[in-house]
Order: sequence, then C-alpha cells, then structure tokens
Amino acid sequence: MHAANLVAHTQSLDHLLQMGPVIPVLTIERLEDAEPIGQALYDGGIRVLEVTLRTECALEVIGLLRQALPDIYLGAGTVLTPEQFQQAEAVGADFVVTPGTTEALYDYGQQSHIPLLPGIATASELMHGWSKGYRRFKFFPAEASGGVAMLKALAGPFPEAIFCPTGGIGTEQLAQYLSLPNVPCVGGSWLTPKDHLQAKDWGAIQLLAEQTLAVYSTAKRFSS
Ligand SMILES: O=C(O)C(=O)C[C@H](O)[C@H](O)COP(=O)(O)O
Repeated sequence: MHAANLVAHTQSLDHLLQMGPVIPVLTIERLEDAEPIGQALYDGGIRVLEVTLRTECALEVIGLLRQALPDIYLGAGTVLTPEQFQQAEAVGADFVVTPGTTEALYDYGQQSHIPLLPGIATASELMHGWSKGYRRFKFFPAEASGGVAMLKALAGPFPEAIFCPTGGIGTEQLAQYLSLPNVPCVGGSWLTPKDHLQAKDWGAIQLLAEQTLAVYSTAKRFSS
C-alpha cells in the first residue's frame, strides 16, 4: 500500500472539504455553459466544484475550467474506472469522486498524484475503504441510504471517518447534515437548478451560492 501517498491525500481532502461547506455537483451538457456557470459560482464564493463525467463534453469542461478559474478546486465526479481516473488527471482535475468503489479504483487511487474521495453507503463498504488506507468518503446516495441518522450511527464504530454526503440533499436538509461532527461539507446539484441552467440565468446561480454561503459557512465554521 502507498501509505505516505494516502496520508497526503487525506490532508488534501481535508483542506478542500473545509473550503465548502457546499460542493456544487455539475452535469454540463453544453461546453459553452461551463465558463459562465463556473464564474457565477466562483463569484458567489464557491471554491470547490465537482464536474460529473456524465456528458460528452465533461472532460473538456474540466480542462476549460482549469484554465478559466485557476483558484478553484476541481473534482471529476462519476468516475467509474481507472481509465476515467487517468483522463481526469490528464485534464487537470484536483481530485476524483466516485459514486461507489471497485478494487481497481482503490488501487489506482493509492498511486495517483490526486486524491480519491470514494463513494460508500454501508459500514462494510466503509471498512473495505478503510482497510485500503482511505479515511475520507463520499456518502452516496445520502438521503436514500439513511441520511443524517446513518451518519450518526456510523460515527459510533468509526469516529475518525469523515464524510461528504451527496445525493438527494437540498437546502432543507443542509443544516442538519452540517451540524454533524463527521461532516465538513455537503455536495449536490441543488446549487445549480435545472431551470436556471436552461434559462442561462447565471445571476440566479451566483445569488443562490451567495445566499447559501452567507447562512452556512458561518454555521459550520463556528461548530467545528
Ligand atoms: O456519480 C457521482 O460521482 C456523483 O457525483 C453523484 C452525484 O453526487 C449526485 O448525482 C448528485 O446528487 P443530487 O444532488 O441528488 O443530484
């Protein structure tokens, strides 16, 4: 196992998870939308983004945002294979997020120069990741897998595990998740609502980010 590498990865993940406390998850269909969406979120105070590899232009989007917004931490999401992991590295992603995990992804993540935030949903999956040296996890799909109650329950046997819950979360549940000591930040697509994207209403996206951070960044900083 590449133990030293994974210790460094855990430190990098801690740093970027602390930059939240929200991580917008973007699925971008049109390349031309990438820069205005990224800029609106950046102007709204967002410093960490995840771009899912679910669209044809996703890798190009990451490459473009890398150039346009050098200060932002860019994650590649929906990474399912080591090949996609490699592609994400090649276009300049800062970290990789997966919905679940495979042995091959864990092995690749151990020797990559960028950290992997592996997706888990059960105690057994967490124990598997832990045995491979991973300490920070995406909890996905958060709401469908037991939500806040599940994360409270996992804190008992696994007090050192830290999670970024994602999946089915909106503003209504945010405060509850962020009040948990094992949750530094929360991810999701709710920060870029479909109707704003379709209308290319970048101002509304910036405003939503600003309003969310105005309420929650202070709340999390004082509670952690
Ligand atoms: O596949 C991945 O790696 C993902 O990134 C999954 C996303 O985190 C969720 O699809 C976002 O969930 P919603 O906020 O419910 O839209």
